[in-house]
Amino acid sequence: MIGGGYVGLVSGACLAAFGAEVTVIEQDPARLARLQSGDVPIYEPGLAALLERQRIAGRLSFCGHLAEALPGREAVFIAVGTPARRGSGHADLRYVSQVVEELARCAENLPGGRELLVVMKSTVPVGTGRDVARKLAELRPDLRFTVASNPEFLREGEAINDFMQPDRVVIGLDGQRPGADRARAFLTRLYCSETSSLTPDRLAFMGLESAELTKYAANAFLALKVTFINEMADLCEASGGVIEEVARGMGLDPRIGAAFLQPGPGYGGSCFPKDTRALATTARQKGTPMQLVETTIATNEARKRRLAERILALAATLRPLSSDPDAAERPQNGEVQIAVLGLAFKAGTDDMRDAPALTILPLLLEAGARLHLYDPQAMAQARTQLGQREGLTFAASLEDALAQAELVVVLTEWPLFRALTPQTLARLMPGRLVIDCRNLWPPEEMRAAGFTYHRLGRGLD
Ligand SMILES: NC(=O)c1ccc[n+]([C@@H]2O[C@H](COP(=O)([O-])OP(=O)(O)OC[C@H]3O[C@@H](n4cnc5c(N)ncnc54)[C@H](O)[C@@H]3O)[C@@H](O)[C@H]2O)c1
Ligand SMILES: O=c1ccn([C@@H]2O[C@H](COP(=O)(O)OP(=O)(O)O[C@H]3O[C@H](CO)[C@@H](O)[C@H](O)[C@H]3O)[C@@H](O)[C@H]2O)c(=O)[nH]1
Repeated sequence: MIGGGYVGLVSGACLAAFGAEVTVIEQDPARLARLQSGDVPIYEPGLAALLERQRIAGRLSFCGHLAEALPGREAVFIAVGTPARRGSGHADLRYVSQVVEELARCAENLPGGRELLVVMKSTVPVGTGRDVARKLAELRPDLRFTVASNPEFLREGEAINDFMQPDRVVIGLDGQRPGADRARAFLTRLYCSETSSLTPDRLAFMGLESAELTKYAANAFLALKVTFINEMADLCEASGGVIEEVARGMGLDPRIGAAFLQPGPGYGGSCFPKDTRALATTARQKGTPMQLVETTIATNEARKRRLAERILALAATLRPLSSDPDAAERPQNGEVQIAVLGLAFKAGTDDMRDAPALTILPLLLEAGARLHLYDPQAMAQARTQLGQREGLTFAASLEDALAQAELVVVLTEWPLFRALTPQTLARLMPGRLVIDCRNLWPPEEMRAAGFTYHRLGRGLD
């Protein structure tokens, strides 16, 4: 398993639990050292225990060099990052290319005329599997290998369950290539082992290109669904509807489904933003632009900026912010103190990649607000991404974040926040103004506790 990140670690540990002997190759020395010492460099519920169990069982190890781990292995999974290229929507395939070159340097032919199976788990643009096969054949004409596409659909925060009990495992193969049948049999054995609860009917075999496109199609469709419900939430606010009621009414139709109908501050994370951009870029390149996907991307970006404006407008009802040209003429009592609950792009993860907080918070700071940030898992990543800035405090605890708060902004739906009762919230903060971008608390209870409570998709009643 090449890459010891969110996908590589979870896939490696789960395939080991399915009975495979797995070595995770990680090139970052600091990350590798942590993994080898039994430490887990990312937050993912249940992962530390699973990695430990598989290590003790002798099925999982960590290594820095492919050449050391490869001899005797039947398959290589590529789970390296494919971020967006700087300044463009294209997927950056530099890590994938690097892996192909490493493979060409150190792969050996398997005994018995069998092909080495090269499985792409990373999310890569359509055509990449075929390019990888072409490149490897060019560099190593003697090597017998088959390339498969096996995109991963796990969600952060639910990753182990998603991997072990997936709705489907998509596997793309080039049926024309020698070894395609053997690859199909190998992957079926791997996923549907005695210790796995998966059965072969969960495996969706298809062509290489279809598998690569399926991954982007699924993410773009889900991003579109979230964006749709966010726009419906805005319309509810403007017209007297309640978004939870509308979402329930829609979701009861099995053709629509109830999942992914929670309004929020805009989708974020390591996948939806970059994958929608990559899909839109591919579609344009191929001469079949996807207007829906492009509009989804633009709508989601605009949402984060509009939310920042909304928060600032609320803050300005307390006191003018220093960026307000009239501020100098009005009595001042210091800058508005805002507690921000949640920084990660969603609950259950420490991942800050493309989190809405990264767009919203700098806009609040620019306007002169004082921010007290708290997230149960993402503080370290948030510090790295946001840096030290005037007006920004990384609070040591939820209580510290709330201690001076005149206004609370909820950005992430952590259970810790949901578990706060409105009475406790009222005790912990001096202010009585809340804007909740995850709709955590019952409006009646918030009102009863004395709050002016703004949430998404429901007018202030
Ligand atoms: N994060 C998710 O929830 C998720 C879910 C499904 C699919 N994906 C896709 O899976 C891929 C990996 O995502 P991730 O979130 O795990 O990325 P990540 O950045 O967390 O991890 C990638 C790891 O690969 C390592 N690496 C890079 N090149 C290497 C090399 N040549 N040899 C050894 N190690 C190398 C990096 O040091 C890093 O630790 C991406 O294509 C992503 O789009 C991610
Ligand atoms: O009803 C919803 C559902 C999600 N979101 C937001 O949408 C984003 C993505 O959420 P989620 O899909 O749960 O997170 P990821 O871990 O990024 O998982 C997505 O991206 C992965 C990487 O490609 C895929 O493997 C998964 O199938 C896909 O769900 C987050 O910002 C969520 O807050 C909402 O606002 N409302």
